Amino acid sequence: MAHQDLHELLRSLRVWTPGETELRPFDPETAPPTPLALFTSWLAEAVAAGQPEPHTMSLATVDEEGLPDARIVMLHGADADGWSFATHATSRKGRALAAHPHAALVFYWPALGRQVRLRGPVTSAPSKESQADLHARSTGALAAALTGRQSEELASLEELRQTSEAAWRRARENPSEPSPTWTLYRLRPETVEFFQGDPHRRHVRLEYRSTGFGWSRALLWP
Ligand SMILES: Cc1cc2nc3c(=O)[nH]c(=O)nc-3n(C[C@H](O)[C@H](O)[C@H](O)COP(=O)(O)O)c2cc1C
Repeated sequence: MAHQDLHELLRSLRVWTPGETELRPFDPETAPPTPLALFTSWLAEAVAAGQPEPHTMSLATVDEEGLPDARIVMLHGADADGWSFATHATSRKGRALAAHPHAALVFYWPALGRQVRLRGPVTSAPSKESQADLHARSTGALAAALTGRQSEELASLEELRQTSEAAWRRARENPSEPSPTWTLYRLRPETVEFFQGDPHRRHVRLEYRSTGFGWSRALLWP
């Protein structure tokens, strides 16, 4: 596609159009006292609204050299201990988290015009818990973890196919085979921002800030 076509295409695309886009209003006065409670109801509403894959999120990290990176991962859980996701400790993100155990998570649910952003320190769960979390998931998830070598340079797709096929066989034959580098991480948020889009661009942004004992809340200009 020519450069000009791309710019024209981009200008023709819309996010929210007044009079056309219907987004439900969000009254921050009615928000619950904890971000976990609001997140739980927003996720349920995203599922009910038919948002595809609402449990996927961007994970942003800072690497050994202080440079940022981001990618999509799946949310494995959220509770008082934090929002959890899993990956290989030896992957790029795993190495970044070892160097800088802080991260940001971003959810975007376009069906509702909603975004949720979290920032905070990240800890890794003990190996036993990480393996139990993996073994509670699908055969495909275990096969992917057993394939391993995530983020290493791959010589050919044929090598991937052979390794993956062998990993699928092992996952089917031994559903509790460990994947030693597979690690469950928890981000314990210090701030959680809820963004409700508005067709007139009067987006509502509510930020929860951890006080150490509970949460304070503030509105932010959009
Ligand atoms: C929808 C979706 C879900 C994904 N979920 C995960 C996940 O839960 N864990 C994971 O390690 N990679 C997941 N990935 C792959 C990552 O985005 C990324 O390509 C991979 O983890 C390597 O990232 P890294 O090189 O920054 O470590 C997912 C990708 C997509 C598109």
